[in-house]
Amino acid sequence: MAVQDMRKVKPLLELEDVSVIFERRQGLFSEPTKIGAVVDVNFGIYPGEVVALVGESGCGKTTLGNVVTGLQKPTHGKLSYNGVDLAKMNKQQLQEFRRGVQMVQQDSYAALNPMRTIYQSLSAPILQKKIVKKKDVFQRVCELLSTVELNPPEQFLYKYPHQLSGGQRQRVLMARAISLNPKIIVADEPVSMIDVSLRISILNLMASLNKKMDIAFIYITHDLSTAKYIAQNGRIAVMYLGKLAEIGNVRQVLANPKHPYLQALLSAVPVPDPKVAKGNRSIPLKNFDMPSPANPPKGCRLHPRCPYAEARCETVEPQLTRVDASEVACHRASEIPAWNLVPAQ
Ligand SMILES: Nc1ncnc2c1ncn2[C@@H]1O[C@H](COP(=O)(O)OP(=O)(O)OP(=O)(O)O)[C@@H](O)[C@H]1O
Repeated sequence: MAVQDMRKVKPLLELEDVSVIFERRQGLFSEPTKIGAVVDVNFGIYPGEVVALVGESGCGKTTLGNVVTGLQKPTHGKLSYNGVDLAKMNKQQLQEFRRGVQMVQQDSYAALNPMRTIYQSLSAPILQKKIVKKKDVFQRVCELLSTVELNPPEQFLYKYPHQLSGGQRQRVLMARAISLNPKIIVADEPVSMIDVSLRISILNLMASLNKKMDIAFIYITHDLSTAKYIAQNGRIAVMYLGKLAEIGNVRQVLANPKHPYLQALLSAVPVPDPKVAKGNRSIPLKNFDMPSPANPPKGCRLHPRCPYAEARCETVEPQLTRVDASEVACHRASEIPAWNLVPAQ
């Protein structure tokens, strides 16, 4: 769905001022350290769209994904599905939410019960949620395996997870996620543990499920190239230290990144063509280490690393504001030079 069309549609799922603060104790009697894994995030997911959620390790992507699936309760803020606040849902609405929002994990081996065959793993949720009549479950499981391109299904039904390759197990996880006819799938680094040669086929499978079944995807990754590939017509949301730094249409944002952090991430991506690489301006962050979310910098969280930081960045926290095609949390977003200054020859 194009970004301009989305403004006319209500989000399927919405996060309003959502924060997740973990408490970690060093010793039994020590004061707990508060870790702001997700801080004041506002974000909506529209029917059938693809959003790539990107950022460095530890920036809060998985925690945000867990909030969306209901696995992690926000410490503050509100999560609504179909316009209803999750905290106020009745039993039936809660069941609808649990069916409607599914997750595909990074580690397919850990996500599947090693003692169960693929048929047992896929039939259990269908039986439990009474998706089809008992006599049709076998047929449904075969259809699911075909949909995720595990053909012929009979070859996979009675295998155990360890008898499948990483890519095949990831397809089984996709089959399990779609078995309940979800509206949203959160895929957390689904290709990072499988062979590079197989990654593209799993990304293509997700793209085809998005198109054919109109399932919205939140694709969590630290890899900008796969984010660009999967969210071709969708949005990208860039996280930094628990907060959204920039969000917008993936093509427009990556062609004209506004936030210095995204510019730095992009300039760190190796470019095989020297002509193209020459055209990209390098944005050196002042240091490589992300500060601890237990003690985030005041003002703009990037300011100690940002080459454009000025006095107000040290004290005033920037809010997401529209600048051209993106929403950007940077005081200087409209002033700093474009990332791709020199046109490639
Ligand atoms: N259960 C928890 N208890 C305490 N701290 C946690 C917990 N889960 C996550 N954190 C902390 O919250 C921050 C965000 O973690 P999260 O896993 O969401 O980041 P991420 O961007 O998904 O990282 P990665 O890509 O490495 O998985 C990290 O500092 C992490 O150590």
